[in-house]
Amino acid sequence: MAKTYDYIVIGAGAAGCVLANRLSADPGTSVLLLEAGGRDVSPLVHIPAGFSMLMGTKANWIFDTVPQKFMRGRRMFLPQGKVLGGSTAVNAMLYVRGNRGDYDGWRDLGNKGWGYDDVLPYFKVQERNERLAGEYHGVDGELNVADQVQHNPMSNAFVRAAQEAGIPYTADPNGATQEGVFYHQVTQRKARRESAATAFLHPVRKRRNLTVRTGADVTRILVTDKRAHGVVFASGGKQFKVEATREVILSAGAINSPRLLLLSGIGPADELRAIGIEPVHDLPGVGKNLHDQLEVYITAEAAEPVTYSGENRPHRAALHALQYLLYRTGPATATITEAGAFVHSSDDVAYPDIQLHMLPAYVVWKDLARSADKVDGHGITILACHIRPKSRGEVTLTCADPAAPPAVNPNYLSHPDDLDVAVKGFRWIRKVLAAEAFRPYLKQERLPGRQVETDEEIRDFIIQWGKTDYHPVGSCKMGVDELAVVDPELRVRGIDGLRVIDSSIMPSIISGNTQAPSMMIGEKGAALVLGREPV
Ligand SMILES: Cc1cc2nc3c(=O)[nH]c(=O)nc-3n(C[C@H](O)[C@H](O)[C@H](O)COP(=O)(O)OP(=O)(O)OC[C@H]3O[C@@H](n4cnc5c(N)ncnc54)[C@H](O)[C@@H]3O)c2cc1C
Repeated sequence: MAKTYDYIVIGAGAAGCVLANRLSADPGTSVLLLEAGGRDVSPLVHIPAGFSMLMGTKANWIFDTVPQKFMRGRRMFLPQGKVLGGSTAVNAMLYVRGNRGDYDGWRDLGNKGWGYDDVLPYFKVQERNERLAGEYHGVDGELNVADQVQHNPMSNAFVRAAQEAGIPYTADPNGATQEGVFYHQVTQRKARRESAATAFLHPVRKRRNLTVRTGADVTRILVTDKRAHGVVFASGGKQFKVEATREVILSAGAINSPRLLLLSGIGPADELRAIGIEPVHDLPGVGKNLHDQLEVYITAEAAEPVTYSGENRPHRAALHALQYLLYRTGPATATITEAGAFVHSSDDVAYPDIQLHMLPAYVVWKDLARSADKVDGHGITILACHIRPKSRGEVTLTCADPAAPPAVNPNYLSHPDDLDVAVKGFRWIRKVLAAEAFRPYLKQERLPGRQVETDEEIRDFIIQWGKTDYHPVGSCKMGVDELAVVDPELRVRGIDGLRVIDSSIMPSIISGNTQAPSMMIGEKGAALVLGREPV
């Protein structure tokens, strides 16, 4: 006999951990949380600087994109967390919410209840901000949001240089004024990573009505007469079947949520038949509308040996580890991205569409490499990310085998406007690098070098070197149109007892990083499941 629960949540990531917590708050409700990855026991998860060493490990789904048609056929590594906490256990910890306009845009597409004023309370209720309070910030939630323990001198120089370049300073890009240069707040608690698991899951693991299974790879959602009633998962070489009396909730992220719907026969019927899957429900939008933010970067050689370059060499790393263990200070507390900025590509855009990330370290990214390459010597890397791309791609299956990797196609730069904005982003980096504040610290631009100057040369460089910002979203979009996968209450259209609640439901990406919005989606999604009044 299959075990039965009220709710089955698939995926213990940003949204799934919040859901498991909220749905099991009532001791009379049973919840099963299934996570394909393992427990979050590695110190690399919890020591902030460890995240860069997790990329190619078993804590990650190792996804590579298909050849990118508009980027000379390049294939790129697109990591996603596979461990308790999901991508929030392997990410850079930046706490960013986006712009009011993003959510109002969702609402204006017909998604009632998703405007900025509707979602702000859900961000706040989760948040325990160590510095900010008031209209935009919560102080009593489970998710600790902190200032970073230290700022590298290069990050300070960047903040000054950006102001000299005409970018105003903003103390809180998640508050009234997103535009400007700022120091990031991060999801950390006492200099340790605060993931969705440490904030929302571990504190309630002892609840008797909450069962958490790791190493449980869900391969199919069971649907009978258009109602989802259970799932099949593989664990330790065996197959298990579990039933849900109320709902199955899919929170497997922007690649795996559509993948699992497709494997379960929910998706474009013709495409499913073509690979030998009998359609259960024809839903043409599943996997479509995948999009991601592409970024371009410039590296420059430092005049002073003050950056984090080379600090991971064994003898230096040992020193930093000791400092961290004794005092919880030093480079081991760093997320590598300490400062950033939101700017406009032109006066015609209503709110910032470019995000700058300042890395006080010399790095380059090779397409299929499982980590960034450290370059010898000291230097910095500044990235410009186009945060509201118009390019759209898709996640599809190549065959009916659940073990086969999906075909992931973000289709970067397929919309011509995206390359134009990327060029403007590149020019913003150059402008900041040229500012007086950087003069004592920098020798010369290294990549691409000053010979790349015209728009055409910059375009060429972007096509050759552009990289993901690790924010795939949108592949099970919420909406009221034909290609919507879920309705504004996150119910899969046409199937009872099944919702998708994670980053894949974003109809369009928010202007910034995506973990805080994904946790907010988990929070609001839980309220919708429980039929609660808006916060
Ligand atoms: C390297 C990296 C750096 C990033 N940096 C930042 C940052 O600094 N700031 C920021 O805001 N955002 C960042 N992000 C993005 C952010 O972490 C994600 O957008 C967010 O976590 C998405 O939440 P989610 O709930 O949709 O999915 P996830 O958090 O990815 O969770 C999905 C979970 O589902 C599980 N799962 C998938 N398939 C199955 C299955 N079949 N069976 C069982 N379980 C399954 C996965 O293993 C995973 O645990 C980063 C992401 C990455 C990868």
